[in-house]
Amino acid sequence: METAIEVRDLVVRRGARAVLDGFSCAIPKGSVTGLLGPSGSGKTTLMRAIVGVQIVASGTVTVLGHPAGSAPLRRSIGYLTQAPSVYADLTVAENARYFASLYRLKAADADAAVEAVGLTTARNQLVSDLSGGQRSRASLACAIVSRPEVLILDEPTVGQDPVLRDELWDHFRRLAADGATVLVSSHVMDEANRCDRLLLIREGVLIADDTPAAVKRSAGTDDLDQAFLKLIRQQEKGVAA
Ligand SMILES: Nc1ncnc2c1ncn2[C@@H]1O[C@H](COP(=O)(O)OP(=O)(O)OP(=O)(O)O)[C@@H](O)[C@H]1O
Repeated sequence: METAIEVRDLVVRRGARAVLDGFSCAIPKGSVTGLLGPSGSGKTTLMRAIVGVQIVASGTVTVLGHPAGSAPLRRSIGYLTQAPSVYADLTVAENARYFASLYRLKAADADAAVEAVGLTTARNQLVSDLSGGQRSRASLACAIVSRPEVLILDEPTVGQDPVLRDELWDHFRRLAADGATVLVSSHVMDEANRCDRLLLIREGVLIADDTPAAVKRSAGTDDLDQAFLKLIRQQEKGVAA
């Protein structure tokens, strides 16, 4: 399968510590890849490196054949950060239309993105009047409006109810089926089961890179939570040995 994102021997230091310590992975094109790991394990840092906004100490990050952050990628990557990045004094529809206009897209494209995130009924509300979960979805609408080839989503379903989470995952799967490469960080294991592949990261080190089924099989359990706990304990033993 063709690789969309290739990370090789990546070292990122934040403060005095190596937050990513010789991290390598290859993310296939047209897939949904889940990035999982405990809080502080380096997920956001890896996503920032892929988007090209993170200073790296060494190693390489290549996206669609170009160095991360380089000019040819500007229109090809959508990035949803954990902090919603929408204008509070504009409505949902105005925000989406503004982002659409940056890509010379039409109002109808913006409206489609608003619908995809389930905000059609709130489309004329100011972002400042939205709930936290709605604000995050408004931000997601702006990240997907240009239909980027690579979509980097940092915990896109936090604060969403189960029905909405399910719909958002259906949407991610549709985007991948249309050829997009979607990298999603999550803490929720039932979401991990919906990914084509999983990257499990702990303290800046990759401890699993496989399909959900293979991760479960290698841990000898049907439960991803249990599988991850097992892998983390195995890694701890390996580090201690
Ligand atoms: N600006 C910063 N300066 C120094 N250290 C930082 C900075 N930002 C993050 N870190 C540290 O880098 C490590 C990895 O952080 P990162 O945000 O990548 O983790 P994460 O896996 O995304 O966590 P979460 O699931 O809580 O969002 C953490 O130990 C964090 O304290």
